[in-house]
Amino acid sequence: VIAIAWNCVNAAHVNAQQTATTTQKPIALQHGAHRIGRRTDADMEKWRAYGLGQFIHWGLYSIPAGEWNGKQYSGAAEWLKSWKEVSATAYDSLMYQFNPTKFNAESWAETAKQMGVKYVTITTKHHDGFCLWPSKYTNFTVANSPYKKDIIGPLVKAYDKRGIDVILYFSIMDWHNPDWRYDIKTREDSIAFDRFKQFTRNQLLELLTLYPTAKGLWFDGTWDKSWVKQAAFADSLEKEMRAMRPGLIIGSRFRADEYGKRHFDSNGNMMGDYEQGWERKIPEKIADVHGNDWDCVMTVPENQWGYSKVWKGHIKTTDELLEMLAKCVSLDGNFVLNFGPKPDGTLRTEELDLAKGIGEWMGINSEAIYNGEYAGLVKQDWGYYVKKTGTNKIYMLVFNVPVSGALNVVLPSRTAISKVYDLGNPGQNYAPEEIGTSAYFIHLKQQTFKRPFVIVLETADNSKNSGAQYQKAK
Ligand SMILES: C[C@@H]1O/C(=N\OC(=O)Nc2ccccc2)[C@@H](O)[C@H](O)[C@@H]1O
Repeated sequence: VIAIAWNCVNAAHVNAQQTATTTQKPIALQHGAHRIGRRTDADMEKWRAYGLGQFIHWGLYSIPAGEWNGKQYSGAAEWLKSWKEVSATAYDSLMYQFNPTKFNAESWAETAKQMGVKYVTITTKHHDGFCLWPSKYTNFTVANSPYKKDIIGPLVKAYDKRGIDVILYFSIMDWHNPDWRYDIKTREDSIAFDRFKQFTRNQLLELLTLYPTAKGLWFDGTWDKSWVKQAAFADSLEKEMRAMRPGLIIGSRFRADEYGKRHFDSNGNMMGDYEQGWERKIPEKIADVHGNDWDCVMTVPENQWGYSKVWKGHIKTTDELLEMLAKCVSLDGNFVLNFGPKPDGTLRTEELDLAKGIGEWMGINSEAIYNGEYAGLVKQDWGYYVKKTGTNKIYMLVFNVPVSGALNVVLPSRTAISKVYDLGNPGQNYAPEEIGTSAYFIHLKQQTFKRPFVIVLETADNSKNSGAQYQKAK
């Protein structure tokens, strides 16, 4: 009964999205969304269960790290080449300085393993066009740097070995390729961009061929008119990639429909397999995610993805990042934390410290994150509910303890609690005080907690017996 109730809640979300479009007559689309609602195959179910991921932004931009001729660039370090003070040729010659002698794929993957991530998204080529793999379609790759060797292959191997799935980040926009255009205005633009489209297709098929275990592609740099006008080409390329790699996971940012609509097509249906709009922001409520899969990608400082010498503004703490993780999982999403490795191939200390802090918490509480989903319960003052997929277990991820020390719990009607315990201290059982129909107070045994903690509610359907499980309110 509970499972059915929950599925009805979820289905309602998908239908809500469709009803939003069924009020007006749907537009016939050749290149819109090819599926309505979530993918139900095993590959996507595994992706849905990840909970926690790692993003890695690494490339030539990591060398100047946001500084050029002694001046600090105010934008994101990986956008340095777009700064008017930086000449393209001077930037591109950074290739001859790329020599990460301390790069060790095993050590990055081990850090990620200890942190508890289940997937990693790695930049193969960012907007600057420099390829971290020896692509045969351009000279602007690691092969022509002092380092010479492939970076992507060893990373895929090291992460796969630890059971961490790899997603390849790929920027369509490529500032190095002379055939890139921001818009197609002239016949010359069109001829050049046709060459660019073939180059892009060649590189993507090359990546899928060289790294067959990659589970998906995280596309970026797809907002300019030139690419937005390529609905038919991008649609056929997506079909070709999916045919080449059944189960491949591609987000909503890859292609636009024939009316230029991105992320959601002209009928309001999501493009691709999960929503990629949550970049450095998190949805507030379940209605915001429209029943779709999604991931939130997050920087440690305000907005730096590549390594930056200067981290301006607020630097997020372990507890802040844990709360973002909890919020994402409680709303059916994954939380992906970014790392910007240094030019020598080592990870920066602040990021290693965060990986350690998050890993320590995950070591105790990952049961509440992996295979976690929306519990059908709204956010509470004390924190977030997460339901374990396919079970009757609900987790309370507690970030704010009330002065009363009593956590208020209201469950769907006719849901009783059969067992309550502290995930970090299973011997610590609680006897909730029933204060109403399916409403309880859980009286905590202590007032101060150094880290967020998790209480497990094993729920049961008590529509059969009317007797209360615990003492009535006095
Ligand atoms: C992950 C980030 O992705 C980017 N850009 O993201 C977006 O464009 N995000 C976006 C744009 C419009 C709506 C929502 C998100 C890149 O430019 C940046 O360097 C980094 O790689």
